[in-house]
Amino acid sequence: MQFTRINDITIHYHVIGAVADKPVLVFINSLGTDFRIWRDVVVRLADDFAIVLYDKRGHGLSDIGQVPYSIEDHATDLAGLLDRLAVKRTFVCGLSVGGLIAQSLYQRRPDLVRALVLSDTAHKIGTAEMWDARIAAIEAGGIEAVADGVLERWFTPAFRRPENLAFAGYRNMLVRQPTPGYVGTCAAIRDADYTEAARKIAVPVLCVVGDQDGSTPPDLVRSTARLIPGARLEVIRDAGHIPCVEQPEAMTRALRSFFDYVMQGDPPNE
Ligand SMILES: O=C(O)CC1=CCC(=O)O1
Repeated sequence: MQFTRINDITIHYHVIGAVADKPVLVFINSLGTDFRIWRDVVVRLADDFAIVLYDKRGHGLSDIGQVPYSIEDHATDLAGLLDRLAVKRTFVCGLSVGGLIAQSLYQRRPDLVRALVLSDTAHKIGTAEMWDARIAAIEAGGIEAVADGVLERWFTPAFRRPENLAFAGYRNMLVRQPTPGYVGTCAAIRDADYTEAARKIAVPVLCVVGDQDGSTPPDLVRSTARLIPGARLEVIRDAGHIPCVEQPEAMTRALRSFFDYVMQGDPPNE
């Protein structure tokens, strides 16, 4: 297990492979999850990429710190982690709020970003009213109070079968996140709008979305892809909001084909 101190926060992270020897790929997880969600994709890519995983502040084994947060707080943590690891220019794959963090990282530190994968995310997610209602519900009843609704948007009915142990496990992951970290990140999402920033992205971008994503539905992700010059869009079949969990094979295929396309037109990482 690896821990480091960034911006007065202890960050839990994991590096697979040598960042000096292979193209580097960093994954940023979504609201209410930790970096274990990437496992089934990571095992498929680990021969070809050095992979950086981490728990954003307020999630997993990382510290909570001061709440509420901004997306920029999360992006500054990630920039600090990449600097600490001497990663210069990386493929960045962010899921949901992780995609907002990826967009913020690009805005603040474009030198760190070789290409972006924006999975089940948007230039803006939800409305202030929606996030304030979720925060109020959690303050009254904990994450448990919103968990069933969240899980319906995360996963397809096929995955939500009661006998599916993975479904039970991911429910545990959601309800066991620290409440202040979860609520603090809801506030960060509420306050984030990358509409103008999206129009200025000048690195290759792949937008990915599950065809049954109930949180950032395909039409929203499609409209984000249209804002970003040259962005590609890939719809993953039979997946909800977290295709890396529900359809890791298809997600890996989408990532590989995009990375191959980027690397063909791009000199190797220094
Ligand atoms: O929790 C949800 O509804 C889905 C989600 C929105 C932002 C994020 O990271 O997850």
